[in-house]
Amino acid sequence: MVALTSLSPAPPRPSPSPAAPRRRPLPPPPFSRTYSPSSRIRCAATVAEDATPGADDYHSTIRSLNSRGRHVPRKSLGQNYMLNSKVNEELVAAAGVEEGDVVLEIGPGTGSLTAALLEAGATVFAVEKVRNVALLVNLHMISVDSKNLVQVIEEDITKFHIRSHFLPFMKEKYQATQKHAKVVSNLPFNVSTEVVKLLLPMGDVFSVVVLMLQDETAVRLADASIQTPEYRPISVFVNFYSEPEYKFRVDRENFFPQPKVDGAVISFKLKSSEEYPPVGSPKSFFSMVNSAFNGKRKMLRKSLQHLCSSSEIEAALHNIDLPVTVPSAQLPQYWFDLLASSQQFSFMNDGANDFFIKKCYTDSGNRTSTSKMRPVFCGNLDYDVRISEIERLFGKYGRVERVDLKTGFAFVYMEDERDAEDAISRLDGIDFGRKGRRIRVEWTKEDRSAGRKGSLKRSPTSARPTKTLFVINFDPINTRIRDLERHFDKYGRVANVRIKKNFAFVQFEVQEDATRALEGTNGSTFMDRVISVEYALRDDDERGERGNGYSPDRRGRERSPGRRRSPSPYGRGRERGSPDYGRGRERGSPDYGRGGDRRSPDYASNGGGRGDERGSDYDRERREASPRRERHEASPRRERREASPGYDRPPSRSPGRDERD
Ligand SMILES: C[S@@+](CC[C@H](N)C(=O)[O-])C[C@H]1O[C@@H](n2cnc3c(N)ncnc32)[C@H](O)[C@@H]1O
Repeated sequence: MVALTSLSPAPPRPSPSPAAPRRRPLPPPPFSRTYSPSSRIRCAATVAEDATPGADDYHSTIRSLNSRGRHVPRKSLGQNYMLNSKVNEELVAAAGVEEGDVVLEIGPGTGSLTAALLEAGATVFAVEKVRNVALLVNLHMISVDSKNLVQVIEEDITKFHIRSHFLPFMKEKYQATQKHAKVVSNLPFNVSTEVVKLLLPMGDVFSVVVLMLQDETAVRLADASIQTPEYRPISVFVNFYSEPEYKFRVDRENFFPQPKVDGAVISFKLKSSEEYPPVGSPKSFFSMVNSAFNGKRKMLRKSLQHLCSSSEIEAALHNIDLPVTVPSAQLPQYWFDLLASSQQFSFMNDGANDFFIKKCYTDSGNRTSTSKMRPVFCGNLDYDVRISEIERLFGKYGRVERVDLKTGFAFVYMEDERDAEDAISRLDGIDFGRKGRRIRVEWTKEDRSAGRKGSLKRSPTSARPTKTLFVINFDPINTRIRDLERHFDKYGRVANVRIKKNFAFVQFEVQEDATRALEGTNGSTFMDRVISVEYALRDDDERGERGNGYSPDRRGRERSPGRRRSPSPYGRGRERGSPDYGRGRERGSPDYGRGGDRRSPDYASNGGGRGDERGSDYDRERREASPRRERHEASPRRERREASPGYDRPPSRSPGRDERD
């Protein structure tokens, strides 16, 4: 950050410019009583008029302005003209303008900056809103632009379609080269924000945008960090699309007429679209960010509820492990980066979400607390229960950090362990929810994340690496083969994808690609779900050859009614659109490894919540793949299931998952 004190004019007394011969001081301009003459500096506009070195800037500017009748600068048009040619030169230098560059100038006014750009070797496309002023600058250019390098368009920049009008000009000048243009402007202050919003997402057209703005605005755009009150929606926008840099301050005395505020030059180095997650449109991005900011004191859920439903937001927050109670104001910048990639919260998709999650995990310190917390298990919930309802229930006993809602059960993270104890003792066994189900509330057996880590048996990397990956927890209703293909083929050629109810096999042609895909996709978000990926026990193409139960007729048998009545609770639950979790004591829900002892679910041994979902057809298929295991190693879990009366319930027990969601 440079304070350009050297550019501040001397006190209002005539002093000779080093390059200019002494001239008589000028009378104050007729149209500005507040103006005090600046130092004698050579106005670039005068370069256009004559080659007289040292022509007086002040004089020449006024002459320029009045050359086509008396010109009264209008505040509403931000007509504060630059008197100091050095400032113009610095503006040009800040953009690194060099021979052959194409520059878009907004509001050329007297043409002083235009001439400086020409001197630096640029071709200039100038957009001026006011007809007389546009004519004026054209007139000036006649004498200075012998090579016809300047084009002046009479147009309001906020309404100007840059792509249709400027791009052809740029292409013609650059011909086959892939160069980007630049923007340099002493901008009317009143259109600053609009222009910034218009130009910054155009990283494909411009490499750099250098603007003279009101000093306060420039500081805010360049320096705002999330902790400061300066942090506004526009700050998010600016940092999303560019790297801003405050260049130097320009005292108000350098302008004519003198504004009430100082100016400053800021440069925005534009990012290319590969440098940020895909954005629906800058407009929708900005409206999303605005919404979040408007509700700074509200929870994010509330601030954005006009954009999408609460449950979508809750699901989104849940998916990224943020508490539903997170206030908009506390969200770090990358949250907005994420929002940018969404159109109505479809941001849970692939790249953008990965980007966000990565940032979340690496940048954010405040999320770690919840992961260390020991959650309370809450089972036998209605399938359509809402996170907010659970929060309210537990909130009576202390602050709820987060509710991790699964289907029919939840893990509740409370800030204080004593509050959690309290909640357990008060809530266990009470009737809750619309159907008045008796809920089960108890400590989880052990830390879920530790359980996951410790679960070597299930660790995807501990299995024998195969070319085929086993994928679960995707949306079984809407996921199609090509969706999975698209999600996985970034890592190599996909030979085959098979979807079987709620799990799938993705086979790669090359094993190494499968490994890379596993590393890249396990835990990634795919069509709004965080999927689990691990190696299949064996490759798809080994199955038929070995006659080991993966042959088509075997699969056919799986679909037979007899198979459907298998004791696998998960598979059946899904078929009925209603998984079995937390079905409760009444029905002796077997799936939590409780046996008869009312212990919390055995998620630690099967990968947390996901593991429950994994106790499914896939388990069966995996078991079937190994006849020995099938016959002789019936797991205790399976026995428990078989012992359970809970799976003989009628299919209409509860609404399907999607209806609930
Ligand atoms: C701050 S003056 C700068 C003039 C000149 N470049 C200079 O440095 O002295 C802003 C110029 O922008 C023009 N202007 C104002 N609003 C505009 C708009 N929406 N689109 C294009 N030009 C505009 C004004 O007429 C004025 O000439």
